[in-house]
Amino acid sequence: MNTIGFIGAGNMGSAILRGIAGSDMKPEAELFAYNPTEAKVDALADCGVQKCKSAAEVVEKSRYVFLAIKPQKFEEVLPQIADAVTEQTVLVSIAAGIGAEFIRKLTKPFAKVVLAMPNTPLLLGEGATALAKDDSVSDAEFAVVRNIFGSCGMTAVIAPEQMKEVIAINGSSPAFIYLFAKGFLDYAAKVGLPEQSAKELFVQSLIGSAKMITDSGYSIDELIRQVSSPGGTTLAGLDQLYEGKMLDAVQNACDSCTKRAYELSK
Ligand SMILES: NC(=O)C1=CN([C@@H]2O[C@H](COP(=O)(O)OP(=O)(O)OC[C@H]3O[C@@H](n4cnc5c(N)ncnc54)[C@H](OP(=O)(O)O)[C@@H]3O)[C@@H](O)[C@H]2O)C=CC1
Ligand SMILES: O=C(O)[C@@H]1CCC=N1
Repeated sequence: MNTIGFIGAGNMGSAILRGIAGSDMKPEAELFAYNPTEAKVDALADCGVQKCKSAAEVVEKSRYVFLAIKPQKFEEVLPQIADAVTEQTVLVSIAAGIGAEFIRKLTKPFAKVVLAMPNTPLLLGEGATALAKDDSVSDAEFAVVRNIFGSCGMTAVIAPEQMKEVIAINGSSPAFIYLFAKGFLDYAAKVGLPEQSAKELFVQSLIGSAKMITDSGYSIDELIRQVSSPGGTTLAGLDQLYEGKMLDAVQNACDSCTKRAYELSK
């Protein structure tokens, strides 16, 4: 039985907890959580989450401890758990910008740390999590953490020094994609298409396009060409997107995301 604790049960902490609870991993896991607003942990009772009275209690009861608090909270919370951290504890940080050395500085010099960057679709078992292995953790411990995230989506292992850059790609990108979707649905409403049908058609187009990228074997440029009939509607629309510098806007969004991660980094 793995003991898995959460310090913070906000958007991401509760998404991971719900993801674990809905996965094959649940029978093998005992789940704990502490959150100042207790109602957030109470809301997870149906997932079998046991409520703790403090962050330190989570660490005392759990081998794998997820730090699911805002980066700005680390300086306040880590000293509260330092005494409870042992050679067995594996601290899993999902916070943007926070590094392993900073976590050790505020807990124990020997603390085992895994850095992870998940995303909210984990809630539905469709997450994408980037993970970096620190020398402090064994292969077996890292495999357990990877399994936890893998139970609710795909995982990819990357270098620790790329954990800030990856945030734009999978951590924040769902918000960028939702905004893109909003643009299409706003247009459907403007021209009077039935809301539900438009939503279903667009969302299936998103899913189908994603599958074409992963499974068709064609490059993205080729896939764009296949949709773009000469003199047709797609090229007319693409002209507007190029004129509106959509690709520059995406690059700028990703650059700003990374820049903010460096600002938050310790
Ligand atoms: N949201 C996302 O899509 C993603 C977020 N992340 C990372 O996840 C982390 C959490 O983000 P997110 O879940 O969105 O933020 P939320 O604000 O939703 O959650 C943070 C939680 O931390 C709790 N908290 C505050 N102080 C303490 C404390 N002293 N001890 C324990 N818990 C505390 C808050 O409780 P209360 O409300 O009671 O103050 C809140 O529920 C961040 O570091 C972020 O970078 C990573 C990937 C994706
Ligand atoms: O916005 C944030 O800072 C967090 C990290 C990635 C997604 N949400």
